[in-house]
Amino acid sequence: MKTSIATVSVSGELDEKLAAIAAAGFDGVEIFENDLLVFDKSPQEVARIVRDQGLEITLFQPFRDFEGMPEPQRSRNFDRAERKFDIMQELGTDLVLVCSNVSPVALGGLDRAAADFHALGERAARRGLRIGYEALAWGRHINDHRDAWEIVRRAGHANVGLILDSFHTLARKIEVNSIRSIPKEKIFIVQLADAPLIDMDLLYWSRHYRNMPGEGDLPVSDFTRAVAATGYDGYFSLEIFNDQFRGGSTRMIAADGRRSLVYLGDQVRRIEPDAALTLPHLPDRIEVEDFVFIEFAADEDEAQQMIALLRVLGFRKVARHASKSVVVYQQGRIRIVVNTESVGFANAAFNVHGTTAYAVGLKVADARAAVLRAVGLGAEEFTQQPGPGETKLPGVFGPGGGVYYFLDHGEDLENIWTTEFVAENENAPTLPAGLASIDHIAQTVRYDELLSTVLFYTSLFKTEKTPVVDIIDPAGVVRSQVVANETGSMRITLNGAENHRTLAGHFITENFGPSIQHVAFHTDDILATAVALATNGFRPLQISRNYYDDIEARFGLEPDFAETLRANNILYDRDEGGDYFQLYSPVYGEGFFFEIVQRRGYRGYGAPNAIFRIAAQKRHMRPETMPRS
Ligand SMILES: O=C(O)c1ccc(O)c(O)c1
Ligand SMILES: [Mg+2]
Repeated sequence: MKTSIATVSVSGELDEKLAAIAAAGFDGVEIFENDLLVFDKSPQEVARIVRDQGLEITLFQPFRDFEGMPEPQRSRNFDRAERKFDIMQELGTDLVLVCSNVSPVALGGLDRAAADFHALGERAARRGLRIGYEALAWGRHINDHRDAWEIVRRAGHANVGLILDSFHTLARKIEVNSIRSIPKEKIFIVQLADAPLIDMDLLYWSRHYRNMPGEGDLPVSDFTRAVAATGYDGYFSLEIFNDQFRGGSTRMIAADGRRSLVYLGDQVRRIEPDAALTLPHLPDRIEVEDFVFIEFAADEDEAQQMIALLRVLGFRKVARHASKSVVVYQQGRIRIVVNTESVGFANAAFNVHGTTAYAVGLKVADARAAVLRAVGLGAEEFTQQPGPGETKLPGVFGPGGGVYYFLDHGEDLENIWTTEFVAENENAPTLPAGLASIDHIAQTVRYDELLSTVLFYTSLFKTEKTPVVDIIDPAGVVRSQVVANETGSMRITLNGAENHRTLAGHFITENFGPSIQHVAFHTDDILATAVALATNGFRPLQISRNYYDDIEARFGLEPDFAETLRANNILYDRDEGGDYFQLYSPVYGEGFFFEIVQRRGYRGYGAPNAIFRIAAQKRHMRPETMPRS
């Protein structure tokens, strides 16, 4: 699969764009005319930079408002085209994208347009160039790839072909199987873009909201399947107009683009076996069976505070590492590892972020396959050398620089708790509280990295993303999206913070980067848990009385029941599936907290309660570090 990306898709000057595109592993690049015009080097010099980066120019674009014009515009268009052909020859590319005419003076008619393209094809052929015709979704007469193909067919010229763009086809919900009957040699290039489903003007939607395949809601893989079924083996080229990307990190966006194409090609190849998509072998998306552990990095002092808290929550120390200062606390299936090593990556993570949940262990069927897939998608392998007698845990860096370890059922990884650790049978001073498993982990990221983070998880793990939900913080909006699997054994909630005055934004700022901000444990009996925790001296986050008056009315709760919830500071929500109960710890440090939930068929995460929870957390936080709204 040959991959390309349009220069318009990433931020920066043309040379920075090209460097990032090459570094991300693309084979080709579409040169957008404006990127060339604002750059103060000649087309020949640009051609040299492109070559030096090991890239190929896949096309030059766009050439607008060409076909079906009355005179004198028609003749002028041919002159204009000759000027563009000069630039193309200087750039060393043979393909120009002509997008369908939007001019109010354009005349319709398939034959008229076909005749114009035939004449343009003749001129292009003299110079060894090719013309690709693309239907814009808002074209004046031509806004459907089926009509554009009919014009190309009638033009009947070897140097005139079709350009397909997933956005234009999918935004208009055009039947993608109409692509299957187009001869592959007449498809000159295929552009790909996704977009979130938003009901708005097509042009505005296209120019501002496109995103990488897999980041939005359009069926880009169905489109790509239909293209692949023709036997097409040319470039797949990203063309992403996105306001966030224009201002984002050039390298991150380029790397995401490449990841999105590898992921897409891999998916399509699995369901369309005749597809001519040559890609290196990638194991399928990884099924996560369970969270095996969450590891905190801390220093000795802060570890003592963390351990005191774990005890109050009903955890018991079950093991310590045979040779390192690493201890394991457990309750139900939940393992919390506390690492106070003064060397290595955990220590580095502590030095940067303070006490932080820097690593997560995931149970998978094949740990090596998980690493292979992650690396194939452009993730960085975690390669800390194990000490003598230690097992090397396969792992990769996740978004924000934390580590995901993979543990499978192989002997060394399955038995790690007994081979590498020494069992401790602590006589815990506190009661177990019925915490059974990890319901979800919540990672806070910068809003402009939310799409990237979602793509990381959905491309690597067999998970689906939910639509974005707005969480209202008294100081701003936090956009929240969930990545989860069918069974619920892996759920990650992602909160994208736009400003640093929200609880999420403050956490990112003070922790010097995105990381896990809370961990939610599941209990089968929230009231029994609340009672045990109270006995242990746990003081839950205090929720306002007004909240309980509201939910009593909103859900028609029995007054006694609402009073029980209030007395225990338990939040309540309900959906079609059932009930949800939430109990929160206060906030530790700069915003980390634990949550305890009980779900009875409920599928969500209590988003309607977030505003009450956040307000309560802000009351708890030290006023000198946490600006109130
Ligand atoms: O928004 C546009 O005008 C535009 C231009 C060229 C393209 O290839 C495209 O898909 C859209
Ligand atoms: Mg396009």
